[in-house]
Amino acid sequence: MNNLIKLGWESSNTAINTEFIARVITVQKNSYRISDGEIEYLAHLSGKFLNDAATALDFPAVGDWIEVQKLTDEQKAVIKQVLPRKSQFVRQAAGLRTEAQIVATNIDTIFIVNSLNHDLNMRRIERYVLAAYESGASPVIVLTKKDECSQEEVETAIAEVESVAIGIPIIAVSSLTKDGIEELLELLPAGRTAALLGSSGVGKSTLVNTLLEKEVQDTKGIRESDSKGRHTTTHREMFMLPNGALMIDTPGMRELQLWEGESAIDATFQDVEGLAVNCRFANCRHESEPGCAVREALENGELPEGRFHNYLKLQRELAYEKRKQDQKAQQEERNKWKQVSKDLKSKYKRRG
Ligand SMILES: Nc1nc2c(ncn2[C@@H]2O[C@H](COP(=O)(O)OP(=O)(O)OP(=O)(O)O)[C@@H](O)[C@H]2O)c(=O)[nH]1
Ligand SMILES: [Zn+2]
Repeated sequence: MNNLIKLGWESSNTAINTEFIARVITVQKNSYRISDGEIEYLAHLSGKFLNDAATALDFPAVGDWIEVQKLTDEQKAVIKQVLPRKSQFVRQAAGLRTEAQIVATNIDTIFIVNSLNHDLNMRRIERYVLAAYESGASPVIVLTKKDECSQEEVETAIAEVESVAIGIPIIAVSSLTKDGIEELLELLPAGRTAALLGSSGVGKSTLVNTLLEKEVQDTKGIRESDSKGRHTTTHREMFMLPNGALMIDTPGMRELQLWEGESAIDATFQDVEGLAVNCRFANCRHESEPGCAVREALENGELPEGRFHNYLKLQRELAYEKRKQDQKAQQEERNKWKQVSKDLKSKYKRRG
């Protein structure tokens, strides 16, 4: 029981026998690394579980509490069920637009990480805040690289962020000077589970390393031997900070990036989307189409011009981001074919 509390367990439900409870630390291909706070196990899903699971959402994810049967040999376990989640990050799998995936679960606090020195984008912060709320976690806004800004710049930035993130803690930090780190840790007591959201380059890895109090730490590559004595690289996707708080840092969480915005756009601009439903044409661009409900609302003042402007801007941003990703996918596809034709060519050369 005490071991589980260390891992963040906080259920007071005495009907649950905690002897059979563990938490998912890492999701591997067909197995899971789980911990009961004392021992780590390699776990597999029970046959019944596999049989009953209907969608990807039913499968265990990093952060999940699970009911297990511990096997006596080799620190192995069988996962029987996933306990109800208190929060969950869902994303649509790339390419398969209908298949939702769970990125991480049971996160208490989500740190929305932004860099003070460039690219402090209020719309993006709004979207991340929404993503956090959608998941069920509480957001905290972290402004990094404080050392690169004057006190005045920091204050201006905080005031600006405050206007879009009402009632949400905002902390400016520097991983370089450790300024603000203690303040951040106060929001992260032992047993609390946190995760980071933020664009590439804002300083998430550096912040994690600072919180881990390690000078240089590659959190992505912990080497260990598997059962056959080979060295495998497994990445702990959930780990404990020196103060006893738990940090989730998964590739999935990192890839969430801007994409979470797509579902959030509906939530953020429910008013605009709500109006657009009444446009005569389903693909209305709200420019000069007849029967445009959005234009009508703009004209009679129901929808403020500035808000519509932000909506269009966000849509353009998302479209740009999507084009970028599509181009990348196309390039990868081309490279694959290039390789295939190269292989074929060399094969025929050898024959000829
Ligand atoms: N001056 C200053 N630079 C920082 C600070 N934190 C991070 N950096 C620098 O910012 C750059 C990006 O930092 P990372 O920690 O790799 O950023 P990230 O968010 O993990 O990026 P991804 O791994 O791409 O998601 C690195 O060159 C860091 O040295 C800081 O507090 N102050
Ligand atoms: Zn319209």
